[in-house]
Amino acid sequence: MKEINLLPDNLLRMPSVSLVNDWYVRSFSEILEFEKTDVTDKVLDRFCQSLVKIRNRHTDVVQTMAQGVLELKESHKIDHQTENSIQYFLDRFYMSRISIRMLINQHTLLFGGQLNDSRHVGCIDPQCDLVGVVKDAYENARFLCDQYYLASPDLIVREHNEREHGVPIRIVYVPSHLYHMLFELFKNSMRAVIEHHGSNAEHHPPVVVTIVRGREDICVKVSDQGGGIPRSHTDLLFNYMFSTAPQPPKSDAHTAPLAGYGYGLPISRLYARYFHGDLILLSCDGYGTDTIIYMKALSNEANELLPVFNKTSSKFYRATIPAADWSNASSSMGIRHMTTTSPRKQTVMQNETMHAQC
Ligand SMILES: Nc1ncnc2c1ncn2[C@@H]1O[C@H](COP(=O)(O)OP(=O)(O)OP(=O)(O)O)[C@@H](O)[C@H]1O
Repeated sequence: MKEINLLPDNLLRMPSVSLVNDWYVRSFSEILEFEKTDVTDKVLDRFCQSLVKIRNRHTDVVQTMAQGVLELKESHKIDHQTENSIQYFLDRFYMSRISIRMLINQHTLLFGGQLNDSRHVGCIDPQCDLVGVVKDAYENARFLCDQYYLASPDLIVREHNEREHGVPIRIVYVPSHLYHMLFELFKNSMRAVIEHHGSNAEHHPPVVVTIVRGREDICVKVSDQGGGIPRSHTDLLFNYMFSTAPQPPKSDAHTAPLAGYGYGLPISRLYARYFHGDLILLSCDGYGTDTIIYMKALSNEANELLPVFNKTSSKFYRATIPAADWSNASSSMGIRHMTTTSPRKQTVMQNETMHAQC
């Protein structure tokens, strides 16, 4: 909440941003109420109910914040400094949201009497079946893809367990986080494949997923032959608001517009980084794209990564961007965000993007 106040003034004044701010103020004061009360069973019950209420209140934070940034872009010219601050802030803000929601979910699952699967510890699965999550995410993305394009690429899954050959790979993980990342990647790959080959094509090359367990890392690589991404775009892929999908319609009533914000990759990367993993993308323009999700193979290395609010972080919002000290600025500097190059609609395909699984 302190960091929200460091955002550029004109962004803070946007209606959607102040709405998000109000939600945090309200939720924080509701939680503080419990500091003054004695801990009894009744109070603990009420605490659980409050958490559920707060979780529901904050369901649309990502879309609403995105809407706020859109409002700013439409009403003001945004310089590099502001854009950098927004990118920096959103990474930290959404990461802390992932963490808070994880805590709320753990608490309500463990103490709210909703748990029905004994293997899970709250939302953590100590034996997470990676192939199962891959197939689940693929099926749901394929459903959306079929609805849109009346076609979808097949899936091939390969598994390589370097530690125990032939044994299915299982890890301690939050399946909903992995599902979120894979669902985003499948939607991107499917859209690329169908757009590149045409929905009427006789054959669409399959999306190939390779799951590998090494000594340190577990990698899930999603490979497509969707025509790839030009190198001039690659610097922008993890920028919030960078999308080649049509801009979502503007909503007056602060209801969340469906999707197409360009949040799929940056938020998925946060999910990966949250447990000290990562998400990277490699592309061959004209051919296809490989996206790799890295996860820590050893659960004791996979503790949560959180933004810290301190002097360094506050300084970032006031830092000036140094002047270029190389001859030509990168060609990507000239590319605008929210470019619309595709006439095909993908709103439904992206429909579930913003609803963070946890
Ligand atoms: N596998 C891929 N092949 C080709 N282009 C891709 C691929 N993955 C991502 N992209 C490009 O990167 C852009 C940003 O992707 P991202 O998932 O962040 O947002 P989006 O899919 O456009 O919107 P949403 O917020 O709904 O996910 C896409 O619009 C697309 O141009």
